[in-house]
Amino acid sequence: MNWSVRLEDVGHRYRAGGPWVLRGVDLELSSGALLRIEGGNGSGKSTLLRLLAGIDAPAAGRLRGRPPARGYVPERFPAALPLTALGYLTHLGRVRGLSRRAAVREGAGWLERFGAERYAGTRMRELSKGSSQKVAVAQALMGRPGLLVLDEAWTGLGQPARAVLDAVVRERVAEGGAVAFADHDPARLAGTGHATVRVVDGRVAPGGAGELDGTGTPGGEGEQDGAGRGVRAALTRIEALGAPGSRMPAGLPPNAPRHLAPDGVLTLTVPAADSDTVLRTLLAARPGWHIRSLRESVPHPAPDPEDRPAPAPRPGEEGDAR
Ligand SMILES: Nc1ncnc2c1ncn2[C@@H]1O[C@H](COP(=O)(O)OP(=O)(O)OP(=O)(O)O)[C@@H](O)[C@H]1O
Repeated sequence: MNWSVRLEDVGHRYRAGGPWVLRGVDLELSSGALLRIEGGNGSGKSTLLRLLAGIDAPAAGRLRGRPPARGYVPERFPAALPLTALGYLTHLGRVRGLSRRAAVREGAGWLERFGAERYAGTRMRELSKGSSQKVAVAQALMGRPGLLVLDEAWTGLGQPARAVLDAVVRERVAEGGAVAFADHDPARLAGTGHATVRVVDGRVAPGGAGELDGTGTPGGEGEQDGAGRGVRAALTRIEALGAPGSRMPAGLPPNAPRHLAPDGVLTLTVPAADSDTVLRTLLAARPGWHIRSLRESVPHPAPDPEDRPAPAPRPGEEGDAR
């Protein structure tokens, strides 16, 4: 089933009158897409992931089109639950609509894959940090949800389990699921062709493009090779200044709307996923271009009357593991 979750002009703050953590976020994530969310400490990555997962409802704007089944690994997993590891996974599987038998089978399967099968009967509060994190990941995978949201899910896992999670993420995307993740390791899932967005000052910008310094040099860390499949973070409108009489630079995306004024001001609108490539093209051109501004916008699709905002699930539902 193909779907797209769309954030339209979304803002979030944790209490009325409090500071906005996110403002004016336009983002689209479709089935089959892999999205990395970057940003400094406290920038709002977890907040954005919680909105995507449906743990919190946005305080402003619209969030539409989420698939009904969503798995979420929170940054901090409440390990002191009064259930065994397999009992907890079975419970989550039942919440996601599996029969008891199927839930036990799948839960045991995930524990085995992550190397924690011997702890199936261990109470959650008695698990080590690493084993507890394996259960945290497994609960999100129960029922193979269409949307998987991973907030630092690799943290606390040993190397073998990290590799398993990498493989599982690739499988979910290949199967048509979508995965959004944040992770401290900039090389996490490198080479998967994922898109990247960066949270800066409460805004969400295509990865790297939000980090132009005064010289117009992209300074983004992390992976820049993402093709952005299935992620329509925005269109990016680039304004660049060349020498008067400059020609249109070669190598720009063929269908991107563009205008070059006689005074050397070039305006260009490109898919956000292409913006890094276009910026590099402009900066590498001889004579070079000075990047004057970048602005993001999302072309909103026509509203679908069937597609109303989903209410936030009650605690205990849909991967809410708080
Ligand atoms: N439940 C909450 N109540 C009030 N403020 C919150 C809450 N959760 C987060 N915040 C605030 O929202 C801002 C963004 O927090 P968030 O956890 O989303 O950032 P982050 O980028 O994930 O940070 P980190 O990289 O440190 O995990 C911070 O200022 C944080 O203090």
